[in-house]
Formats: sequence, C-alpha cells, structure tokens
Amino acid sequence: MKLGNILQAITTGMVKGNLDKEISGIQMDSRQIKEGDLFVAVKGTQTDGHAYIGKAIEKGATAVVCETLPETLSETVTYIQVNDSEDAVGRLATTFYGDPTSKLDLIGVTGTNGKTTIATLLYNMFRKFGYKAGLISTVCNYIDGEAIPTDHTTPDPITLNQLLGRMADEGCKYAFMEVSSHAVAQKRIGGLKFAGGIFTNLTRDHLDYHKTFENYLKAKKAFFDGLLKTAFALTNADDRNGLVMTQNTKAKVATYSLRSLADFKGKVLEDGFEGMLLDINNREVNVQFIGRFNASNLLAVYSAACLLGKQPEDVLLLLSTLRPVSGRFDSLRSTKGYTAIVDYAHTPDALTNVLNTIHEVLNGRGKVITVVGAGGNRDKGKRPIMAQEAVRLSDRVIITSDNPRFEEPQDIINDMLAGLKSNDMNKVLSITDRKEAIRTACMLAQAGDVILVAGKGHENYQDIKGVKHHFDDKEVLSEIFKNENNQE
Ligand SMILES: CC(=O)N[C@H]1[C@@H](OP(=O)(O)OP(=O)(O)OC[C@H]2O[C@@H](n3ccc(=O)[nH]c3=O)[C@H](O)[C@@H]2O)O[C@H](CO)[C@@H](O)[C@@H]1O[C@H](C)C(=O)N[C@@H](C)C(=O)N[C@H](CCC(=O)O)C(=O)O
Ligand SMILES: Nc1ncnc2c1ncn2[C@@H]1O[C@H](COP(=O)(O)OP(=O)(O)OP(=O)(O)O)[C@@H](O)[C@H]1O
Ligand SMILES: N[C@H](CCC[C@H](N)C(=O)O)C(=O)O
Ligand SMILES: [Mg+2]
Repeated sequence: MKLGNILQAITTGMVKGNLDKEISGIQMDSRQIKEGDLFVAVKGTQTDGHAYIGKAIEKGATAVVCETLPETLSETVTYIQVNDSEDAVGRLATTFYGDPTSKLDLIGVTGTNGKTTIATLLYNMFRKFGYKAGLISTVCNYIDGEAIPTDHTTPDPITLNQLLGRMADEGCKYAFMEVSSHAVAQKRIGGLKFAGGIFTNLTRDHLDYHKTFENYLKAKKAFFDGLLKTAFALTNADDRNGLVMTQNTKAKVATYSLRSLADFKGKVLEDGFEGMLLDINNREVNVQFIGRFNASNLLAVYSAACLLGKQPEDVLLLLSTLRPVSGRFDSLRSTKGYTAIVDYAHTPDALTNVLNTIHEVLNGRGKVITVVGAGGNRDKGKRPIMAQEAVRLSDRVIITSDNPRFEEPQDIINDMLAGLKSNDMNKVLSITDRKEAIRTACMLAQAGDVILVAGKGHENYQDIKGVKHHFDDKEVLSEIFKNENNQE
C-alpha cells in the first residue's frame, strides 16, 4: 500500500520526504522491521521507541512516524511527525490491513472477570449458528477454526489488526474479542469500529499498572465512551459500576441483570455440580455451567446474541449446548471420591466467587481445600486479600507459587501470608513448589471433598525469570490420580 494512502487515517504534523512509496509492513518494534516497512516510534512503559529509529532504518525501514523528528535525517527515509504516535499506530495498522471492522461485526468484552468466558461462548455460539467467526482471547486466538497461539489478552495494535484483517479476508462475519484495560489505556484498539461492547464487572486488579481503582475504572469506561452511535453498549446492571460505564456513551445502551429489572433479566432456578436451570426473560433453559457468576456470563451472551439480531428461542437452544471454557471451573474426579476444580481465579473477587460457588453446591457435605498463589510482577495489593479470602472460605489452604516471573517465590508467598492472623495459620501450609502443593492437597483430601486449584486455569507453563517451563495444573492432577489408581 502507498504511504500516502496509509496516512489518510491520521492527522499529521511535519512531513519530510516522499509519500509516494510502497510500504510493505507496519512495525512498532525495531526488532521486527523488514525491508520497506513503516516504523512507528511509541513511548512505552520501559523505554522510548524514538531511541530505536536508527536501528529500524538500519534494518530497512523506509518511513518513520514519530512525535519528535530525529536530529539527523536520512535522505532515503520519509519522516512523519504526529502528536500522539500511540494513538496513530492503531489507526495506521487498521488502514494498512484493509479496514477489517468495516467488513465484519466486532464485539468487544471488557471488565475484570468473565471476558474470556463471554467472548469464547459468543464465538462458539455464532459458529453453531453457521457463521464464520473469529476470536481474540487470553487463551487462544481463532480465525474461524484455525488456532493461533497468543500471550496477551488483547494483542498489540499491529498483531490485532493483522488478525482482524485475516478474519475479514477469510469471510468471517463476526469477531469477538477481549478488551483489557491495558489495551484501552495503551490505545491498542485505536481506529477499530465496534458493533457492540459488553461490560461484565469491575473489582480490583492490575493496580500495579493503573495505580488507582479510579484510573482502572476510567480505562474501562473509555472503551464505552469511544463506541459509535450505531453500536450497542451492553452493561451488567448488577455491578455497582455497570451504569457508570455507559453514562457517556453514544451507543444504544442495554442492561442485563440477575437481581433487578433490566432489558435482559435472568434468574437461577436450580443449581448443582451438573449444571443450572435458568429463567431468561420468562423462558426456562438448562445450561451445563456451574455458579451464579456463570449465570451472569450466560445472560450476557444471550443478550448480545439478541442485540445482534438473533431470535431469542434460537439463542436459548444453542445456550443449552454450550460447554465451559478450558480452565474455568474445570472439574476432574479422583477415584478416591474427591473432586478437583482447576480455575483461572487470579483476583480476590474471582476467588471469592469460585469458593462461594463450590460451597453452594457442596452444601456442607465435604471439606474445601484450596491451593493458590499470586503472580509475580503484578498487583501486589491483591496478594494478602487473596490469602484472606482463601482462608475465610476453605477448610485447608496451601499457599504456593503462581507465575513468579522476576520475583522470588517466597517473597510473594510472604506478601500473601501477611494478610493472615496467627490463628488463621492453623489451616494454612505454604509450599513453594506448585506440584508439591497440589500433591499435598490430594493427600489431605477424602471422599466428598473438593480441591480448588486456583490462578492458572488453562495456562500450560510457569513463568520463572522470563523462561516458560511446562506446567499444567490439570496434567499434574491427572498424573496424581493415575498414581492413586496404581496404588490401589
Ligand atoms: C506493561 C505493558 O502493558 N506493556 C506493553 C507495552 O509495552 P511497553 O510500553 O512496556 O513497551 P516498551 O518496552 O517500553 O517499549 C516502547 C516501544 O519501544 C519499542 N522497542 C523496544 C525495544 C527495542 O529494541 N526496539 C523497539 O522498537 C517497543 O516495541 C515499544 O513499541 O506495549 C507492548 C506492545 O503493545 C506490549 O506487548 C507490552 O505488554 C507486556 C509484554 C505485558 O506484559 N503486558 C501485560 C501487563 C498486559 O498487557 N496484559 C493485558 C491483560 C491483563 C488482564 O486483563 O488480565 C493484556 O491485554 O494482555
Ligand atoms: N462474571 C464473573 N464474575 C466474577 N468472576 C468470574 C466471572 N466470570 C468468571 N469469573 C472468574 O474469573 C476467572 C477468569 O474468568 P475469565 O477468564 O472468563 O475472565 P477474564 O476477564 O477473561 O480474565 P483475564 O483478565 O485474566 O483475561 C474464572 O476462572 C472465574 O473464576
Ligand atoms: N492476564 C493476567 C493473567 C494472570 C494469571 C496469573 N496466573 C498470573 O500469572 O498472575 C495478567 O497478566 O495479569
Ligand atoms: Mg481473559
């Protein structure tokens, strides 16, 4: 595509050089540059992309978008000055990749918990309706049936637009994506036209990055503020910030609720370890999910599908066929007669919800043993609260490592233990090695008990000092269960 055409997406300041050249790709990382690419210099949290303009040109960049022009300019390179290159990069990328969101309906899901669940279930449902669809999520990205691994919830703007571009080219009619608060704050979604936005809930997380809850809320709200008039803004009326999210949006607001009057109203009529019976807008439906929070997620899925023009009775039929997402309340049964549940709960609120759900279903008929840790180089404030919630709602707690990243595992465990009182310690063990921690929980469990292994869900690695070692909670449990069988 010609440089001049790509630049139509943005307002430029000073331009030096030829705009009539062909651009072969866009990059915001100098290390990814190939001959003929456009390099966008973005100020980041660790370093400033402007420092790598020279490196990008050495590697073959023929055009540079930046906020401040370098002192010495190369004759063969075109320089374009902009006020905000972070904002420009998404707009440039979406133009370069053929404006995919004008060819498909993109639905974004934001909130602290439930994004992966809702986005994935919508993707599964719309494929069952017979459409080609795409998914951008924490667990994996999909272009219809093709899986593309990811290590972000919302990818960087270039990867994101490349994925959406491929979805549009391959005839996807819908794309469902998670919109993380980091993505909104870093304008990774700049230039995208959403057909709808969904809000799940807001509780504490990521305060390492956003610093205050207020900033975290503002980042989420900015997503709804930016929606077009033609879009829908679907919000959870049960969350205390549900209506705050949509108060300044131009989009058509719709609400869902399990507790009060709303456009989409749901109720849990029965629940058990096998599933729930729900009432949705006065129609009953059996679903294969456990827990009130999943009733809320399913109600969001139902509402979004209706807002996208599907008939309520068709939506309900498909809702009853959907299955839980990997690592979200994923249960395994030991032949010793206890149940282990692997869940991605890595925030205090998610942990509380999962444990409450287990109690609702157990109904006092067994003990609850929780294995939990907290991620390194992430929000430290949530650590003591997660330990408190685990202790409050479990009979035994084993505090262990999650992804230590660049922190010392024992320091993270100590931050968690700092939230506990001395008499809490009677039911607490701390075991740094996660495999040992899970093994110990299995040794303690008796028939009828439930072990919750929280925090890592679908993850199949443990990130230690920048190296991802293979680790899979479900695999560890299956191995232990196999050995239990062999011993019998
Ligand atoms: C803290 C954070 O969010 N960082 C993200 C951010 O990077 P950054 O601002 O730190 O970038 P930087 O290292 O300072 O570099 C600045 C610029 O210089 C460029 N550079 C740098 C070095 C070089 O040699 N050449 C070069 O050109 C970089 O490519 C970048 O454009 O922008 C990058 C590109 O979009 C992201 O990949 C990166 O994600 C990091 C890896 C990360 O771990 N992010 C996590 C916290 C995150 O985003 N999580 C959310 C989900 C959270 C949730 O809801 O659960 C997510 O959406 O995944
Ligand atoms: N609606 C909800 N309310 C509260 N907790 C929930 C809800 N839905 C899911 N959870 C809990 O949060 C965990 C993560 O769920 P999910 O992966 O769907 O959320 P997410 O928003 O995508 O998280 P992330 O920010 O890590 O991508 C689940 O394992 C479950 O414990
Ligand atoms: N997307 C979240 C996932 C956290 C998962 C947990 N296992 C951890 O490593 O803290 C994050 O990057 O904060
Ligand atoms: Mg997610």
